[in-house]
Amino acid sequence: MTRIRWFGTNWKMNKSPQTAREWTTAVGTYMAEMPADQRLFVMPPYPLLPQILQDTKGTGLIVGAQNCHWVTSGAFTGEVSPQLLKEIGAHNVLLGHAERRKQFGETDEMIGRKASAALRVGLGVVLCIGEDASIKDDPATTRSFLEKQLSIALGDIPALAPEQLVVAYEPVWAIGVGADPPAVYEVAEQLRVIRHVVDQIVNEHVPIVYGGSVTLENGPSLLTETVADGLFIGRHALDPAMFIRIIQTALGERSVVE
Ligand SMILES: O=C[C@H](O)COP(=O)(O)O
Repeated sequence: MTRIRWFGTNWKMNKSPQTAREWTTAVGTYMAEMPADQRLFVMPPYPLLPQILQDTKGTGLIVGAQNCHWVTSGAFTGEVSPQLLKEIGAHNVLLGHAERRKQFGETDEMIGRKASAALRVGLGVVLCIGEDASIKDDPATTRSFLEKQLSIALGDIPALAPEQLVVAYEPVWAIGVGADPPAVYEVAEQLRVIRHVVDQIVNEHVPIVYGGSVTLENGPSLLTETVADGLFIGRHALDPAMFIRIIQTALGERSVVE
């Protein structure tokens, strides 16, 4: 069976309609020649979703939101329902990102409700999990922490369609400017643990991607020396040329030095 490779990016609170269009144009050109065993996804800020869905129609780019509520409609000022995302044509939604957990107080239980609601309306879900620096050097604690995040988030999900769920392992200590760049040996074991736990919870094959300070330099080893099915890239994928270079280099189609 062909192994599908996943490459995604979360734009966070970045980009304008203009720079978003430059990005989708460049990535669309790459995707026109892209092998069928690759999946690319992008999570722009909400207001850019309609434009990007329109501009990338037919390219195969998976376009998703960065968050959603678990309720279909109602008095939830500032929130967006999974139903509305589905109706405007979004393909998936990012849930449980470390920044949502830390800055906006999202709990495992909330993320579980969101995952259940999003999957039930037919959206794909990219579920983020990851430990913070305080436990990273304690393998047993990290293992049970990741198991708990997964079991709560996936505790009430419906039967999955193929490729409907992706798990993103994003250790909190490795995310963003100033973070410790991850060493492969530090994340390889956790990725194995996550693979094992996810396989116990979910019948369908669920791709697992690694995210957190992925660069041109560490992308190849993070992809090929771990059980990761792909890479989830933040700031280094805001430049579309770099996003494509990271993908091609990780797949061995280009070298780091050119
Ligand atoms: O959602 C993406 C991750 O938070 C990774 O961000 P980063 O590559 O800038 O560390």
